[in-house]
Amino acid sequence: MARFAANLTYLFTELPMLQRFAAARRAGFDGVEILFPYDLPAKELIAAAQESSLRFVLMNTPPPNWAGGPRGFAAEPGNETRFRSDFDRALRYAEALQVAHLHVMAGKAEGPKARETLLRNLEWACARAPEMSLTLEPMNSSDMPGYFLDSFDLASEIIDEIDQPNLGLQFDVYQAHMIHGDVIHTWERHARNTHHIQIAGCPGRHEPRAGEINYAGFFRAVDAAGFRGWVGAEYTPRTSTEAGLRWLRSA
Ligand SMILES: O=C(O)C(=O)[C@@H](O)CO
Ligand SMILES: [Mg+2]
Repeated sequence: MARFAANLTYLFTELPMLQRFAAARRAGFDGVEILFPYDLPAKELIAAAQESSLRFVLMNTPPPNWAGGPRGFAAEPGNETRFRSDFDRALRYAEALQVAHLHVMAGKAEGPKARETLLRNLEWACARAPEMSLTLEPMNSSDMPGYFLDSFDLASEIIDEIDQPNLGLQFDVYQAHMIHGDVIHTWERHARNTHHIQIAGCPGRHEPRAGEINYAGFFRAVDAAGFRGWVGAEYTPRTSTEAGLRWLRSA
């Protein structure tokens, strides 16, 4: 049975960040994700997670500008030095928070040089952080035009090529549906590489279990594959966060 984490960048946004932890615990989550926690002191985040007995499950490597901008740059040729210093900063943060997974964002790039750059940066990062689970997440081109990792096959190919136990796939079901359509077959092809799952409904990226994605079938396939990791709820509530949590109570 999977364990659920609330993505606090998307959920409980009715509250200031530090109060979202207690709300997530009250709602029944066991863990939390924050996309880019860098603007908040790690000490305060650690205290908030500890007070609510929540595990920090996931955070992302920083965008080029701490406060925003394109998502990552691990595949951008010419930015290797910056990638390494930013990765070290993200790693210090991730280690302080004791996160389960650090999502390494590829950024916008294309072509063989970008692929080579991503491979070299990931090889370096895997050796630099042997105890940290690093994840790659393909993004659909409607939400993230030009993002280098635009298919699950490409992400798995890169993971297989690097072949390190601390590099795996972040299987976002919404992204899989948007990119490939057939979530269950996509899962069956890539379950062996998956370290972390995220969920949302489609269309609209709202609550899971409504819309086009067959979540009951997906979770049966997840159980059949023996996945024992975390599932992050990464969606925009249709109304309030609380009003949309029926799916969690019946999970
Ligand atoms: O957009 C998604 O899906 C994610 O998981 C984010 O990590 C991208 O920032
Ligand atoms: Mg995601």
